[in-house]
Amino acid sequence: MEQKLLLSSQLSVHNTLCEVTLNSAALSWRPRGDNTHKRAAGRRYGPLNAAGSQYVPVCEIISVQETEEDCASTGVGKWQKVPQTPVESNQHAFTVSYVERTQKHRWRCGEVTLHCTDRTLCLQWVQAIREQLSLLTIRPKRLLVYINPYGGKHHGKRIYEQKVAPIFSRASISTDVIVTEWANHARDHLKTEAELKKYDGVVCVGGDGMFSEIIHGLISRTQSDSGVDQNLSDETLIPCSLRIGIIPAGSTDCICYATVGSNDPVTSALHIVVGDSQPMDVCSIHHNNTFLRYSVSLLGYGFYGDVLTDSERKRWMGPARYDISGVKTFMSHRYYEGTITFLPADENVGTPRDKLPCRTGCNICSLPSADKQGSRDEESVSDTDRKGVWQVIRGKFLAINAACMSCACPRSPKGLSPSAHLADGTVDLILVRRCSRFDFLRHLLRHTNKDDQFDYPFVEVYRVRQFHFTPRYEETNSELDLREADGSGRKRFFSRICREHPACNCSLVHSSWNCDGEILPHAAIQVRVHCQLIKLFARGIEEHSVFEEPYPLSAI
Ligand SMILES: CCCCCCCCCCCCC/C=C/[C@@H](O)[C@H](COP(=O)(O)O)NC(=O)CCCCC
Ligand SMILES: Nc1ncnc2c1ncn2[C@@H]1O[C@H](COP(=O)(O)OP(=O)(O)O)[C@@H](O)[C@H]1O
Ligand SMILES: [Ca+2]
Repeated sequence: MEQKLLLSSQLSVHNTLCEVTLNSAALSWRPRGDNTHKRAAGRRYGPLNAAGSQYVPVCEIISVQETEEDCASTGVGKWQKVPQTPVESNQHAFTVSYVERTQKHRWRCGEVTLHCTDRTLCLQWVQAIREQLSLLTIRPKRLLVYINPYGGKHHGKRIYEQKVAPIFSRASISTDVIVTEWANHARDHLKTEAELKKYDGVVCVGGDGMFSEIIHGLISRTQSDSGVDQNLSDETLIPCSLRIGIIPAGSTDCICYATVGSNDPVTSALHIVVGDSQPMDVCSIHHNNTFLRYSVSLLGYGFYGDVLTDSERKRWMGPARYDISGVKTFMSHRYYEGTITFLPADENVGTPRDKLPCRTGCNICSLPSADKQGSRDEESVSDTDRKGVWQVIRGKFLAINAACMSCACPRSPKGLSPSAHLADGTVDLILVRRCSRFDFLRHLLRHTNKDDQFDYPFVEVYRVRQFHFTPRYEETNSELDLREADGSGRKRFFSRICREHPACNCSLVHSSWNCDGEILPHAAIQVRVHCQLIKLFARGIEEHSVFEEPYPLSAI
């Protein structure tokens, strides 16, 4: 569709006189009299549109500023005096900052300076572009930022101050910043104190554990404000209205990586600035109608639970703790016996063995909820129709993993479940049955390359909407329930080697759940997916490569 022209002038870009136009979709420029459709002014700033002009989509403009006299911009963040050329001898100019795509889904802040013959024209351009930006009401203006100073390599504060705050200020976003002083500081502040009405979003600087604090605070606050009791496992939860931004500064940063495509703080800051919105599923975890936790990425019992438990004792090592604990846990080769019951997802949402990953604008995540959840009543399904009927699996497992999203991260670029969806209302249940150490190693190594980690007889994978897990000792013999009351009246669990078979590593030992990087000491749990309960300042992973046009050319 042809866009209405808002402003058009002859301005100089990088020493070349250009026809510059602004419409509601894009700012574009091309050298005067250039009909080659190929050559554009100076260096290439962005892609070429159908008319052969360089352009920046309005929705990817970060800001526009009148350029200081005698100064011209020559690169991101570097302002220096440059020699005068005839065409730029008049120093009235404005600089447009915009999103520039680089490799591996990373975004940068690009800049282009346009020189005008007089100041009135310059101000007219600045005003026209600002007016267009002001129409982008999805962009946040005021954010509440929580920084975990102890996440990852303890660089959270520095990352925010040096890389993120300057971008927010350039985009005229105001912020209230809280550097957390203790674990769960951010969660409790959001739950009870924060004046959420003042903000357009919440940003966390840290890893998956910090993100987990934020969602616990926001979801609990939203439910209590609406009178919803999150202890009731079949309650319909109210979606959170505020979007959440993640500035990665943790050890794994899987939630950021799987929703943006990289763990780069500048990229995340730019997704926040342009006001992206990515809905996301959340799993609620209960034990006997008591709410335990929420999870959005990995919920892992056995291998990943044991890695986490061991790694918490090595926190001083930073992110390397996971590698050491990973090897140690792998060597221990413990397996766990129990029963998993699950409610399979409708076939409309595909299967974990699909080869189509969830990407920006994913068709499966965009299905109406009724199509995702199946239109049939569970009761009315015949026994032969397995859909909508709870299934039961018993066995001895090295790992029981539930991935609500791909869980892609730098250690595993395609993730634990490469085709899992961010917002389809399902979780991929991956059961790794007892097998030899060698086979388990082959399965684990496939998380790091392109081979299919599910293509083994000891691995089963199901796309489900709910599941329950009960360890064998809780099912069969209450004496083997290793709970003890601690001083606070809560239950505590202890791992213990089977007394009858001290050397066998057998099924009476129990593990803990790794819940988005936090230890959940209960073994028996009930899990249910809440479709699109939260929203992130993200857009999912973009399909196109850096050199492809991100927008349909006809729209520019
Ligand atoms: C012996 C060879 C092992 C090779 C294993 C490679 C598989 C890696 C898959 C990683 C999936 C990670 C899923 C994400 C989990 C995070 O939520 C959690 C906490 O993150 P953060 O708060 O940022 O620290 N991270 C982990 O549980 C680390 C798991 C590492 C396992 C080696
Ligand atoms: N100020 C603080 N002091 C100690 N722990 C904190 C603080 N703020 C947050 N935490 C906790 O730190 C843990 C790890 O945080 P996270 O940001 O995920 O880093 P990492 O990825 O290194 O695990 C989380 O459990 C979080 O609740
Ligand atoms: Ca999902």
